[in-house]
Amino acid sequence: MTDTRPIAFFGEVMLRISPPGRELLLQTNHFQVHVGGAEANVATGLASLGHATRMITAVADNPMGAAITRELRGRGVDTSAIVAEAGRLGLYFLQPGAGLRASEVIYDRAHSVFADRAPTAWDWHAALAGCQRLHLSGITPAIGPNTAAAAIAAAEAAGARGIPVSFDGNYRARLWEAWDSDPKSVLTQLIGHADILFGNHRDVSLLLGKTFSGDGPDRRREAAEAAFAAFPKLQLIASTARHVDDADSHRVAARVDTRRGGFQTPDVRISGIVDRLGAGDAFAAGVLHGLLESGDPEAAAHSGLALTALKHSLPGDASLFTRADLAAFEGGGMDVRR
Ligand SMILES: Nc1ncnc2c1ncn2[C@@H]1O[C@H](COP(=O)(O)OP(=O)(O)O)[C@@H](O)[C@H]1O
Ligand SMILES: O=C(O)C(=O)C[C@H](O)[C@H](O)COP(=O)(O)O
Repeated sequence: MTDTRPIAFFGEVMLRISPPGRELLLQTNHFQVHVGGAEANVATGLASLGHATRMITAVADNPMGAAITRELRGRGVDTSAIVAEAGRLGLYFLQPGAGLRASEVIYDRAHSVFADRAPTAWDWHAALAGCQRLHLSGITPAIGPNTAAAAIAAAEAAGARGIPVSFDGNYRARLWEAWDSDPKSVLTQLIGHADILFGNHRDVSLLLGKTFSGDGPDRRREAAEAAFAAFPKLQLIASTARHVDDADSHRVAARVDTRRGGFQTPDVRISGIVDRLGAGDAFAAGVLHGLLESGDPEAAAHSGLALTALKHSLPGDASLFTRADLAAFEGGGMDVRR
């Protein structure tokens, strides 16, 4: 039977501001606003598939913060562990790519309510009560020293309660480079608590200070084995393998490694990409969904691939797809459903 207890997510939720279509940020005189943030995206993806989720975050005590909480509640996420405090809300600007022009993200999140909150102010006991899992990402500890300490405290609080932790690498160079950070040390502490890691050979290289020279699936397997050896709690590593033809067309495969072996799906070609931000988060939601439903790593790779592929068709950061959408994708066929 599926576990109905909530999965908790700790991370910053922001407003994402982007130009319509393929305009440049400073060319447009219209902006589109979406609610974004890696952990909230995974929470939304899972809530849309009917799983119980709880967001732990801090937003500004103003109408923008209230709008974020309302939006997450509307998506079916439990917002009882969201605190609203005086200060500013984090923003980020996205200039979507087109053709051979890559997408660009500009963060405007320094000194947000979330970034500046004292690490000791979070109430992990209340926030984690009754949860089956805590999901974290490498973005939260990259924001600054307060959130790095808070992420470690969250993982420790989960560990002390026997709550498993999943961790998405989500390396964000621009955040780590903005302060006197030590990503290797912080990420090593966090991943030490995790049973599931969303990440690839690049994440493992950063953690272990070692490069993996092979190619394709072999390199991913070698990195996974090195990570399993270094992190005794780790049981499953999931990653996407993406070949970027241009901003509008990618080929994506899903891979899952366990201590027993690896499984990689064939590539799917995704053309006419509408919005690729949040595709990694949709993958994480799809994998967690597959694991919750069947516990089978291969099934999890397939549902991860399906959800990430579908996400590329949807504007905004989060996957809003239902079980019916997943079933229709897996059933193939592009005729109008009527
Ligand atoms: N410089 C880096 N150092 C360590 N890991 C990285 C680096 N760049 C990317 N990664 C990792 O590679 C993985 C895949 O990233 P990416 O190709 O952006 O896929 P997605 O957008 O689907 O998450 C992520 O887990 C990320 O943490
Ligand atoms: O960068 C951040 O801090 C964010 O949280 C913004 C976005 O929501 C995620 O970056 C999306 O992540 P991907 O699924 O890897 O595309």
